[in-house]
Amino acid sequence: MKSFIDVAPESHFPIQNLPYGVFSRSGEDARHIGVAIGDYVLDLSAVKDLIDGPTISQHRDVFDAAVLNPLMALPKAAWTETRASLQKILSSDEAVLRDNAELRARALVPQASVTMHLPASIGDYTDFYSSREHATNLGTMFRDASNPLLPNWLHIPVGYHGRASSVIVSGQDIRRPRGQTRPKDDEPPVFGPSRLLDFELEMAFFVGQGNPLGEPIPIEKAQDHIFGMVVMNDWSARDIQKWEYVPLGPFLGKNFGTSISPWVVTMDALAPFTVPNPVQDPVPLPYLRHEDPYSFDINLSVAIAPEGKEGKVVTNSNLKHMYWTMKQQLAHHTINGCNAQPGDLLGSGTISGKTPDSYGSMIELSWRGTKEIDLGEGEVRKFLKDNDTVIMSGFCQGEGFRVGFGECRSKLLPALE
Ligand SMILES: O=C(O)/C=C/C(=O)CC(=O)CC(=O)O
Ligand SMILES: [Ca+2]
Ligand SMILES: [Mg+2]
Repeated sequence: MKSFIDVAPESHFPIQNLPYGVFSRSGEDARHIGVAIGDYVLDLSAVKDLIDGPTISQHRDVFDAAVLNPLMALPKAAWTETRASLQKILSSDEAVLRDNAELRARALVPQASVTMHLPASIGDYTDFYSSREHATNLGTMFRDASNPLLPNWLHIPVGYHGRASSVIVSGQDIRRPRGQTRPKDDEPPVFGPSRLLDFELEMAFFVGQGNPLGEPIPIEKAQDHIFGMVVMNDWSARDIQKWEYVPLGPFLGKNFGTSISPWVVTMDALAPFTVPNPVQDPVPLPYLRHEDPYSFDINLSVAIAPEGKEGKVVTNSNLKHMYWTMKQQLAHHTINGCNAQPGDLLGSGTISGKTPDSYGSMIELSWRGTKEIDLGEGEVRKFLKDNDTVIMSGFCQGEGFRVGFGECRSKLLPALE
């Protein structure tokens, strides 16, 4: 499969990918849905008449929306038909766009000239805790090194409800939060800027079609409700978190901001990179069981760039390390009748591998501040400094091409005075 548009082998956006995003043209407010192809965005409102299939042809108005929610709300068949149509339109042996200069000028926009926006209106955001290595590392540091996993962890995809209003798109800055902490266990709490500001390397999926309140999504149907994935940074103020989290879980230590990459990579694009699921022992309860593989080989990295300097990679991880699958997360989330809705964002939890160079947060990389993380040029960190930029990225390696996510990048601004 090849496009008439030149795509470099290391590009994240070949014709095998075609992730969805929401963009506006330079100097314009209007938001459009597009797919990334090489260095361009294809504006779907400009080519919607060419998108064909028995389901999608009844719903082409979804391509005029300013968010992906209407497309997400359609049955999975509509997503697959859209992808097949777009691959055809962009292919090197299809003339309809290739040989129409007027349409190309209207529909293909250089990515360098657009502003990206949040891809969906996110009604709800939930964050799981599905990496065994991450849960083990935090349990070891904070609770009981001899028994780090809590008793529920191997039975339930543990999670918490996050805050949708503060999810931001890559490129937007984030401000260091202020809050209440208790630096010394035998002294009263104090108020001020968080001093232990961390990233969490995560991925997240967008829910497609939802479920009515009271009717769970069975695990056999879960994949029909998973639209696609992004890379996510669940910014975490460890000192605020530590003081506030007992017994109800994360609150102000997490809800000041969560960054996501702008391009939503579809599950159809990720399908060739499926790998076997981790062995789960004990075997989970029947509502969480599935045999088909739904784990993905996605290379992930995080770089930190101090102000005015190049980014230095501080960790390399992979989504395939996760213990609980996205199907299990969605089946669990809805098993009590909770209704998921199109555009809901469900985070994986921090993605840590087994080795210290694959840990997904600074609290693990610096082992609670006992080790320095080397950024080169004399720069070291235990936690983030003001004006550091955190750059996350991910891609699947195919034969001669990459299916990638682009970047999730945000700069940490100083706290308010
Ligand atoms: O184990 C803890 O006390 C805290 C865990 C987290 O902060 C992680 C959380 O947000 C879920 C995750 O990213 O895995
Ligand atoms: Ca998290
Ligand atoms: Mg967060």
